Amino acid sequence: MADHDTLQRRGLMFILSSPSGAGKTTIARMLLERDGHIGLSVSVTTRPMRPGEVDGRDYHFVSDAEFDRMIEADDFYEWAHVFDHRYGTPKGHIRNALKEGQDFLFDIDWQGTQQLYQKDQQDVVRVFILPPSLKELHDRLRGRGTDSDEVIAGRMERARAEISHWDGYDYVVINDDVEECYGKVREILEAERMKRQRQTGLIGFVRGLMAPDAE
Ligand SMILES: Nc1nc2c(ncn2[C@@H]2O[C@H](COP(=O)(O)OP(=O)(O)O)[C@@H](O)[C@H]2O)c(=O)[nH]1
Ligand SMILES: Nc1ncnc2c1ncn2[C@@H]1O[C@H](COP(=O)(O)OP(=O)(O)O)[C@@H](O)[C@H]1O
Repeated sequence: MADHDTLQRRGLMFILSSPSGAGKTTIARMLLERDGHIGLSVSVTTRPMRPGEVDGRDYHFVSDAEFDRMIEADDFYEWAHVFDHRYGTPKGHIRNALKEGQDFLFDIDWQGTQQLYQKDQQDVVRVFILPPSLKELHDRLRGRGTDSDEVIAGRMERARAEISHWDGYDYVVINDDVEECYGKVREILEAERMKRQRQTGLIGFVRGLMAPDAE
């Protein structure tokens, strides 16, 4: 029989997806700064670096040849074509840290979400962020100031298709007011942690409470 009193829960794979510009990077950064316990899965991409991005912090920026090599070496949990580039979640150090109970945040699209969910349904939590309107989405993409008009037009064209995958998520949160959206995402994270704590660590505590000589 498993020793439930000392059983360590595995880390959560906490996924944030949204159409480009809806605010998932903003919410992810707030979670990383304010939660303090969750790590970030830094993806590998073949897309060019944007102004202000840092290699190794925002993404690992690699060439097509390097991405091919990583696929060959089975270095990815999942990877997908998004827009005109490839993006992938490297196994790297995350694999062992998850086993040891470290929670991780994944900023990945619906294709990656499906792949991770198929591999591990118990530890994956899927959150989809929606913009309040498509007009606001467009304004945010322009306001971010990181993409050309052509790139923005392409992302707007894809937005409807991406939104159509909202149904494949456990939670859907509208990002109108950023603090309110963050608050909801944070509550989801806490509730999912508690759910798993109930399945593992709390069992020992409850047994102690109920023991005949506990008073
Ligand atoms: N499947 C998959 N999608 C990813 C990964 N990393 C990023 N993405 C997605 O790729 C899309 C484009 O990301 P990015 O170029 O940073 O643009 P942004 O969404 O406008 O910030 C977003 O939907 C990301 O969630 C990954 O490792 N795997
Ligand atoms: N609730 C919000 N209200 C107004 N602007 C927002 C809100 N959330 C994010 N933004 C801004 O919108 C732009 C796109 O957000 P970002 O987090 O980069 O989106 P994504 O990662 O989904 O592409 C950024 O300039 C960000 O500061």
